[in-house]
Amino acid sequence: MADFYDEIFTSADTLKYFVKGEWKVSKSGKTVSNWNPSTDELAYKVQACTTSEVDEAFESAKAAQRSWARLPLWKRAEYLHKVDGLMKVNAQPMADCLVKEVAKGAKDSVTEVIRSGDLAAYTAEEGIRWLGEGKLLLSDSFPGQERSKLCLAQKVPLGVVLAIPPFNYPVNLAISKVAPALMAGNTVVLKPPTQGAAAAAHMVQCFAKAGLPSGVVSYVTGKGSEIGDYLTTHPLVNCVSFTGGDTGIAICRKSGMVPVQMELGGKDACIVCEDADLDLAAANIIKGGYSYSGQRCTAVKLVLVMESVADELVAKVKAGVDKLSVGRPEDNATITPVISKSSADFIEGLVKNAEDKGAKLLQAYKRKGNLIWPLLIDNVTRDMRLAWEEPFGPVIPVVRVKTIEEAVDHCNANNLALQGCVFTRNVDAAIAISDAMETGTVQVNSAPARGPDHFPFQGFRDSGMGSQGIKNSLVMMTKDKSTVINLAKPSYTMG
Ligand SMILES: NC(=O)c1ccc[n+]([C@@H]2O[C@H](COP(=O)([O-])OP(=O)(O)OC[C@H]3O[C@@H](n4cnc5c(N)ncnc54)[C@H](O)[C@@H]3O)[C@@H](O)[C@H]2O)c1
Repeated sequence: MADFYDEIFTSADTLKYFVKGEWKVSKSGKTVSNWNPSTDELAYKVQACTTSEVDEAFESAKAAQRSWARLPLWKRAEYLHKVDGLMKVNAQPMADCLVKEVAKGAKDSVTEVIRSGDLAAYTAEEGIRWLGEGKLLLSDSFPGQERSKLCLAQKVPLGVVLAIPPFNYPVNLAISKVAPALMAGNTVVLKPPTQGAAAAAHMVQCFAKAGLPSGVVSYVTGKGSEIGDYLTTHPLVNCVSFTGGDTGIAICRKSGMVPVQMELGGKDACIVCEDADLDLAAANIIKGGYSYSGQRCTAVKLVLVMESVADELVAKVKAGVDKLSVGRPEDNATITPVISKSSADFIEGLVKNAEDKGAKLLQAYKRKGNLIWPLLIDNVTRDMRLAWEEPFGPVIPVVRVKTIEEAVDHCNANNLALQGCVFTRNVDAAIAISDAMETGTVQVNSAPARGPDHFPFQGFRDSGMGSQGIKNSLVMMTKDKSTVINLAKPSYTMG
């Protein structure tokens, strides 16, 4: 019996693209390679789709959308439940791709796939409940009106959603767009990140094998820098859901009159107050800052600690950092090679800039290829790039502050404002600090985190636009539609 994933490959390492319910080879005759960040060897090749193949994906998505939207809600939910089941049964090959193409630890890779199946199932349930309820509005609540107009409001789909996820969660951040879009009655064109495209293709195969009608989901590949603009400005796009870096800001400027959902970079700050449980804070800084080598939008990327407790906190974090495992994703090391040479060079530049300006490196700087050993950098000051920029690597800067106001000012002065956290034993202080931090989410006594996936998730300023989280994505991927019944004469119930 053919393997579940056989048809997505043209050869052992080359993937096809997916359009009109079929896996195909591009007529361009070209592929785009992605590289194993651990070995610098070829990981996979994906099709370099042509603009007419992109057109075909959008046209088939548009053609399929009406009949998809006319399926009963419970049937759309049934498809998503099927996808959940298929992802779980066929999780391992998808997880293996994550290890190979984005250097994610083997266990965490399986967790990403399972969590993504769960997300599809939860979306089905949330969608059934929420989309299944409309509103009835009565005209006589507005001054001067009688009850002669009944407004029936419901949620209807936007049309074709373009989904663009980043490399660090190419399955989870793909399905967090695809599942709500489909549940709400939209069709989807998915453009995966090049690093992560193989795992995303495996996920798409689960949608294909669930029996989705032709055109409901397409998967097109190619260099973002080459087909990106063509995709995001395509006349058949009705919504862009993007997660990634500053590219998102440029997409917003170009995308015209379609709703955009943007989840962009973060400089997630951890404020540590004088009364904090320092063991708890240190444990969260280590786990929250260094897991997957800090390549998480919600990784702790800056510690702002009160001077009076800074020595003690720094010693505790340093002790933990010194024990972190460094090595191969296959061995579940916490610190694995970062995604690319250019990313490693960028991180190195931030470290050198801080060192040159007098910051104190608490471990020797060490790098081999894309592997950067974890670093805690103390006495970082506001004139250093590390105080403001997102390393997306295993490097955490510590800024010592004299007052909590200074810490909050630092957070609010940054254009990045995704998440943050505060450690204190005083609930009043926690609420006051959270209220003062102008950032999408503030965690109290825990590291920043995106999940659970049904919580609202949003960034302020340059960190994003719109809000994700399962319910919010359903909201975002629908629009209101009303039908007003005008009665010949007012009617009031029950006398
Ligand atoms: N806020 C969040 O929820 C969240 C979650 C994860 C990652 N991120 C952010 O993502 C960044 C890291 O991911 P990345 O390096 O993959 O980001 P990236 O911006 O380089 O790429 C994201 C996606 O955009 C595509 N792309 C590139 N150029 C394009 C163009 N011109 N038009 C359309 N698409 C284009 C890429 O191929 C990829 O699929 C970090 O800044 C991180 O903080 C944010």
